[in-house]
Amino acid sequence: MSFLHISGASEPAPMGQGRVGILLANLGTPDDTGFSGVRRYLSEFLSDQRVIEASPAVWQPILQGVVLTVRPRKSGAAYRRIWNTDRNESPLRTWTREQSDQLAKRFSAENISVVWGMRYGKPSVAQAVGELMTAGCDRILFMPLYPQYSATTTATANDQLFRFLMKLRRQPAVRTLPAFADHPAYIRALAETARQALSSLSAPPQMIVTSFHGLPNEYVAKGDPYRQDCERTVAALRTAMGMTEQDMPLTFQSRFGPAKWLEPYTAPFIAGLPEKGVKRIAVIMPGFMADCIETLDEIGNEVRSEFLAAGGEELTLIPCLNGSREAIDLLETLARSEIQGWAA
Ligand SMILES: C=CC1=C(C)c2cc3[nH]c(cc4nc(cc5[nH]c(cc1n2)c(C)c5CCC(=O)O)C(CCC(=O)O)=C4C)c(C)c3C=C
Ligand SMILES: [Fe+2]
Ligand SMILES: [Fe+2]
Repeated sequence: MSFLHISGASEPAPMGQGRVGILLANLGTPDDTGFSGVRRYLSEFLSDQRVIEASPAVWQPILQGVVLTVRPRKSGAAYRRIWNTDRNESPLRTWTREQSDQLAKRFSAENISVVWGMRYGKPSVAQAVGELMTAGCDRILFMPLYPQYSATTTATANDQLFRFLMKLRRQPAVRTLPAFADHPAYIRALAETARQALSSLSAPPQMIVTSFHGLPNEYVAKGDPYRQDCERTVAALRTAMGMTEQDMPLTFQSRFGPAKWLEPYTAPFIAGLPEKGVKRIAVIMPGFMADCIETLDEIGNEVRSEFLAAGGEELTLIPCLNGSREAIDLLETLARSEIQGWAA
């Protein structure tokens, strides 16, 4: 007997006993920094029609012919600058695994398994669900690690889960974690992380710039609630930290391609601050649950050098929640709330 239509699947531990499993899902990242590793990752990512909505007949020739011949070299160099050389892996992978391992400790006494998977690349969502089922979990909480909802992130992660479930004869019950843009536990974790990062400075920064991953305006116009979610996060964080719109502005980074994306764009916004007399700033990137190429390289290297070249004096990069106690407290709070009725 097999619980899968697909061949080669291992036999599961007994299901049907109500065992709960938790799957942390993040974006994905290349396996190495070489041209072909980065190309493989970008090809899978940028072929997702949730991410690039243009017709594949138009987009695929551009992607395969232009983007994937140029971009892997540039992105590979950026990944090399931020690579976790101790483990020979991308920071996004290190932190996602760490979050999963730490969360697993919080649930071990309750016989609840915690695993992690990636929307693109390895370990895949399918592998992670398979792991939980093999351990006998028939109730799965799927947690896309995106505080703000976007079809390009949350929905495509959920799609990937359900695509796998479509192949199963015997499916587990599943719940998916909603976005948590202004959940008090999330805002508390952000505020505490910011306070810790700023506590060692000789003087407080003049401004804390918030920077979220951008999104094409067109997607928002079609109904993606991402911008509103980012605004809710920033409003709640300002309140928690006693700050205003002026000293905690909202910006969007990581624009890709020629279309108009959400504004203001982080890089020119920050490069324009020194001429207004703002020379010591901190940057917080609340949309990223883990440090990655976008936070460590785009902001930590590229935007920092533009700011310094424009006359800026100090840019403090506030780390993402990563493997901090605050991060794990947040994940535990969210998970416990979602598994109510499944586990005590
Ligand atoms: C049209 C292109 C892209 C959309 C839309 C998009 C949305 C989006 N992405 C994240 C989170 C992350 N993106 C990351 C990297 C990354 N993003 C794009 C493009 C789009 N993202 C590219 C091409 C890349 C690869 C890096 C590069 O070549 O510049 C990452 C980091 C991955 C890592 O390995 O470190 C994250 C995280 C969100 C939250 C989002 C929509 C809101
Ligand atoms: Fe992205
Ligand atoms: Fe980027």
